[in-house]
Amino acid sequence: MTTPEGAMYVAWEDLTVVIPNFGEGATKRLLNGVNGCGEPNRILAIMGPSGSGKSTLLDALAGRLAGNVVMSGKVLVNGKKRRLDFGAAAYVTQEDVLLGTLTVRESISYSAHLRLPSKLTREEISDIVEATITDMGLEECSDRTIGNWHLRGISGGEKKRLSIALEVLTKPSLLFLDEPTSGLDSASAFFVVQILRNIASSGKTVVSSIHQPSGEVFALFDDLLLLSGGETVYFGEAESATKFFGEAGFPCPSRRNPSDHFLRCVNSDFDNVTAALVESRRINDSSFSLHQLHETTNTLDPLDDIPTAEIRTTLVRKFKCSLYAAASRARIQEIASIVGIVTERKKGSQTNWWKQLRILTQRSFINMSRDLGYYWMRIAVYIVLSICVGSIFFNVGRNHTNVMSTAACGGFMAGFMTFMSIGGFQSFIEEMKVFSRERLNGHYGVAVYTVSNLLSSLPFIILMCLSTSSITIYMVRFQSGGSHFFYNCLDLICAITTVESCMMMIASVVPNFLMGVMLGAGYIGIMVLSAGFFRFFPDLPMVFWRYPVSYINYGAWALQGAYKNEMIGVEYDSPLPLVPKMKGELILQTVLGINPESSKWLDLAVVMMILIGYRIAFFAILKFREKVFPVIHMLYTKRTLSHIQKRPSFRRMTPFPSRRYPVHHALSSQEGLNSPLH
Ligand SMILES: Nc1ncnc2c1ncn2[C@@H]1O[C@H](COP(=O)(O)OP(=O)(O)OP(=O)(O)O)[C@@H](O)[C@H]1O
Repeated sequence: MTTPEGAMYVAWEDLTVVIPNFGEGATKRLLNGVNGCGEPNRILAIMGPSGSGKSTLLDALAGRLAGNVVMSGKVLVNGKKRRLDFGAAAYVTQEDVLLGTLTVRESISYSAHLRLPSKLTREEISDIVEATITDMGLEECSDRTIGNWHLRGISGGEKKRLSIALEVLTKPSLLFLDEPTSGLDSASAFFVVQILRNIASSGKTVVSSIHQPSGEVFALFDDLLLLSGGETVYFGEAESATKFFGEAGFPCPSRRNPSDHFLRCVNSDFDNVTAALVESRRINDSSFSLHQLHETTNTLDPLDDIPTAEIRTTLVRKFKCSLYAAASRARIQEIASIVGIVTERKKGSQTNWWKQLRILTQRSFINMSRDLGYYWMRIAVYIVLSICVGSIFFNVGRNHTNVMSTAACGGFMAGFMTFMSIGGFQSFIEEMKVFSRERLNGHYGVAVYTVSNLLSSLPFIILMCLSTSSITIYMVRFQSGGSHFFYNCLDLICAITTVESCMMMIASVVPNFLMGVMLGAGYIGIMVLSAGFFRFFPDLPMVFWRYPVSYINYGAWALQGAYKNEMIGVEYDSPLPLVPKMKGELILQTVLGINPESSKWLDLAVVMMILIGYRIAFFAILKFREKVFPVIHMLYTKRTLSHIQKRPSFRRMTPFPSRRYPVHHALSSQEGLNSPLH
C-alpha cells in the first residue's frame, strides 16, 4: 500500500514506557504494550482517567518523553521509524505558552512570517493569517491582547484556539493535541473539536487526548483509544466502543453519555466517591449501606457493586481477545507496512535565516517594550538608584581622602547595577518557555533565537545605561568629557549585557523562578565579591580567587576599566599643605593594585569577549539539549532496558497504580462487593 502525497500515517506497536527502578522495588509502567494508529482524514481520541498515560503516549509518539523514563516498542510514520520532534509533526501542548503582550492577530502574523515560505508576498501571508483567524473563530478577539501578569487578556477557550491556530498555520500533515478542551465549557469544547474535525477532513491526521467529552463532542471523533493505568481498554472505531462495552457485560445505560460511561468503568476514583459518600452518612447512622445510598439519591448504578479494578481487568482481558482488537491489529499492521511516496515535509520553518532574525528581533522587541516587568520597571529603579548614588557621592571631589569614595562609587555601579538584571528573570523564563514550545515545533533555529534575543534587548540596555551614567557622572562629577562618558556607558552596557546573557543561560537550565533567582544571585554575588573592590586585586587569595576567578570575572575587567577611565590623567589634591599632589596612575597602582599601563580599552575588549563567550555558551546549552541529550537518553534507554529485562521482577512490573483506597476495602469487605464476573 502506498500513501497519498503529503499524508502521514502513524502506527505504534507494543509501546511501553517505564520509570526504571534500579533498586529492589518493581519498575513502574506508565504505558504497557499499547498499540494503535492514526490516519489521514480521521481524528483519534485518546481517552482515560487522569494519570492513565494519555500525555505520556502523546509525548512518546512525538519524541518528547522526559529524561527519566525509557521507552520500548515501535513508532512508525508511513512505515518508517522517524523522529517527530522539531517540526516533523505539530504538537499543541496542554499549557498555552504564548507571548501575553501581543494581540491575537500579531501572534499569528509573526508566526506566519517566521515559518511560511519566504517567496510568499506580504499580501499572501496576510490572507493566510486572516483565513486562519476566521477558521478558528478568533475574529472577535483578533485585536485583543493575549494577557499576562499585568494585562487582562482573552479567555481560556480563545487562548486554546490561538494555540491551535499557531500550529495549523503551516498545514502540518500530523497534529498532536494534549487535552485541547481542558477548562473549556461544553460549547467552547465543541467548537474546538469541530475545528479539529475540519482540519482532519482536509487530509490531515489528528491525534488528540481528551478528558471527558460531552456526547456531541464524542460524536465528532472517528477512532477511540481508551487507556486506564497505561493499558489499552479499547482501541477501534469510536462508535463501536459502546457495542464492545455492552458485549463485555457493561452496557451503557440509555440515559448516560457513552464517554462518561467508559470513564466510569475504568476510573477507580469513582469507588472512592461512593465509599466517601457512604462513610459520610455513616457518621450519623452506623448501619447506613450502599443500597440505602442508591435509594436516597435515586442513582442506582449496577457498576457501584463491582470494584473498578475488576471492571477494568475484565475489559482489558475481553478486549484482547475480541474481534475489535483483531480488526485493529490488522489495520495497524497494514498502516505499519505502508511505504509512501510521501513528499517529506521539510522539518521546521521554510523562511530564510535573515528574515527569521528580523521577525524574531522585532517580535521580541515589541514584547519587551510592552511588558512592564521586562525593562521599564528596571529602568525606573535604575534612575532612582542613580539619583541616590549621585546624592550620596555628590561632587565627591579629587582629594587623597576621597579616593576610597570614588572607588566605592565605581564598585557599587559595577556590582549592584549589574545585580539588578535579576529583576527581569521572570520575563526571561516566560520567553524561554515560548522558545522551547516554538523550537520543539520547528518554528526557528537556536542560532537565530540567540542573536535576536541579544539584538532586541540592546536598545533597552543602552537606554538604561545612558540614563544611569548621565545622572551619576553629572552628580558625582566624574570625568565628563565625550570619550569618558562614552567609555562609561559602553562599559556598563557590556557588563549588564553579560549578566543578562548569564541569566538567559540560567533560565534555559533552571526554568524555575525561585531556583533561577537563587542561582543567579549566587553567581553575581561571587562575581561582585571578586571584582576588585571589596578585596583589592593584590590582596585576593592566590590560586582560586586571583587565578582564575578574577580573570574570568566580567565585573573585574569592567571595574578596572571604569577606574582607569576615571583616574588616569587626574591629579588628587592632598588635604595637608606640604604633601604634594598625587597622580591617579599612582593611586591605581599602589592603592587599587591595577596596572595603569594596560589600556582601559583592553579591559572593555575582555568584557566583550566574556559576553560573546556567554552567548556561545547559551547557544551551546540549547544545542546540547537538542542534539546530545537525545543520544545520551537513547544510550540510557538501551542500557536500562537490558538491565531491567534481566531482572526477575521485570515480569511483575507494576502497572501504574490503579488506586484502591482503604475506605473502599472496608466497604467491599462489609458489603460483599465481589464481582459476578470472577
Ligand atoms: N517523567 C515522569 N516521571 C515520573 N512520573 C511520570 C512521568 N511522566 C508521567 N508520569 C506519571 O505517569 C502517570 C501518567 O501521566 P500522564 O501525564 O501521561 O497522565 P494523563 O492521562 O495525561 O493525565 P492528565 O489527564 O491528568 O493530564 C501520572 O501518574 C504521572 O505522574
